[in-house]
Amino acid sequence: MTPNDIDDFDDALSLDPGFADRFERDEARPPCKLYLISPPAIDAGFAEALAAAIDAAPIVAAFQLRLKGIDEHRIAELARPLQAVCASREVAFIVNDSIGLAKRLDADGVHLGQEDGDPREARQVLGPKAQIGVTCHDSRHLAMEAGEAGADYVAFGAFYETGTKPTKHRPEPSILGWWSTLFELPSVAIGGITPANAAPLIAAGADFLAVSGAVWNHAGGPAAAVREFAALKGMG
Ligand SMILES: Cc1ncc(COP(=O)(O)OP(=O)(O)O)c(N)n1
Ligand SMILES: Cc1nc(C(=O)O)sc1CCOP(=O)(O)O
Ligand SMILES: [Mg+2]
Repeated sequence: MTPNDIDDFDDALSLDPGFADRFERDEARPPCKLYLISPPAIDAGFAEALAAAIDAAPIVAAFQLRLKGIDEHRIAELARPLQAVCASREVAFIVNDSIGLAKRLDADGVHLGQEDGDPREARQVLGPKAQIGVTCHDSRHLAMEAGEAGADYVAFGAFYETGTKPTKHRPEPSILGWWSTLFELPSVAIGGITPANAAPLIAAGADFLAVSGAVWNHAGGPAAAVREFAALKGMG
């Protein structure tokens, strides 16, 4: 089976859940990396957990500070030590939702939902080196729009049930294969991803797995979770 057969991917997967383990990810594409999303609430001690997660295996490419309903001044205070942890490990530090906060913190980038602002404005404010990500739910159209608007990655989700936030959209893994066969721009898969259910997303062509709960709530701690992700075929 080749990526050209990607439209059959979801059918094959539903008939045979072991199919993803045998499917060959497009070898021309770099291995899939982990994109850590912060827990919804953190305290000052979180820097240690973040460092442990990143140090567990060389697969963490990015960290997103996602703190909902918290005053931006407090987020800025919490961000500083986390930014230092990321910078010393060459992990991109991405701010969720706010172009202004990303600018204020001199973050490596910003993640924008469909209601969070325009990627073109983010580019103007943050400059050419900023990593700008856009939520595209289950929509090929939104992803192409984001690409045209200058996004650095497109995020599809939620692939699975998640307790981290209410979600309305449920893409099939094949959207990742469709995207990767047509476009160079990286894709991010998000939503309820765990080491146990990630295989189809990696096989289909996700460039990054964005994960929160499965890392921070892992019974063995965040480092154990990252090691489990690192052991999956196609991660690296
Ligand atoms: C990598 C990544 N993908 C999607 C989202 C979701 O963004 P959004 O739709 O704006 O929802 P909130 O996260 O703001 O609740 C994300 N944050 N990161
Ligand atoms: C922040 C977020 N956005 C989603 C989307 O579908 O756009 S799903 C999601 C939650 C990600 O956390 P977890 O790994 O715990 O499910
Ligand atoms: Mg948002």
